[in-house]
Amino acid sequence: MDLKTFIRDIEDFPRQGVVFKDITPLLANAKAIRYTLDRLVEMVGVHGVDKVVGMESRGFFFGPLLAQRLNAGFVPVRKPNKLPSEKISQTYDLEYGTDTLDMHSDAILAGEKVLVHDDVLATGGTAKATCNLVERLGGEIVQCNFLIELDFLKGRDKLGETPVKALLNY
Ligand SMILES: O=P(O)(O)OC[C@H]1O[C@H](OP(=O)(O)OP(=O)(O)O)[C@H](O)[C@@H]1O
Ligand SMILES: Nc1ncnc2[nH]cnc12
Repeated sequence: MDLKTFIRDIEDFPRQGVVFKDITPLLANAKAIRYTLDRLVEMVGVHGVDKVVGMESRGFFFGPLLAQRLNAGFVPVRKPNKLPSEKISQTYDLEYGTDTLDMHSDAILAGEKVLVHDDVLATGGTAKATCNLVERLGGEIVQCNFLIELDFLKGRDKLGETPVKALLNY
C-alpha cells in the first residue's frame, strides 16, 4: 500500500509558506490505519517497551494503538494547563517564540523503557522537549518514532544520539 496517497498537501496552512501534511485521509480509511499501525509496530523492533509517550494532539491518534500492540502503557504529553495532577514542564523554541509541554510527574518510573511517538517530525522542537521530560523522570528513550519526517527541516539533528525512525520521508 502506498501510504503517501493518503497524505494530502495543504499549501499555506497554518500560515503562508508552510505546506501542511494532512493525515486525515489516512485516518478516514480503515485499511490505511491498519497498514500504518502494522508498519509502525515493525519499525519499533525493540522488546520490552514500558510506555509509549505521544504528543498533543496528533500523537494521540496512533500512540495509544501502538501502545496496545506493544503491550505498553500510553502517556499523553499535553499543551499547558490541560493536565490535572502534579506535572513537570518543558519550554522549547519554535520558529517564532517559545512554547511549553507538560507531563504528569508520575507518568514515567525511573528506568522504564520509553518509545516517543508523534505524527510529524519537523524542526524537532516538540520531540526534543518530550525527550527532556521523559529523561527528567528517569525514563530511557529507546526510539523516537514518527509517521512522517520532513527531512529538509533536519529535526533528527536536534535529537542527538536518540534512535529516530519515520515511516515516510519528504
Ligand atoms: O518538529 P516540530 O517543529 O516541533 O513540529 C512537529 C509538531 O508539530 C505538529 O503539532 P502542532 O504543534 O501543530 O499541534 P497539533 O498536533 O495539535 O496540531 C506535529 O503534530 C508535531 O507535534
Ligand atoms: N508541515 C507540517 N505538516 C504537518 N504538521 C506539521 N508540524 C510541523 N510542520 C508540519
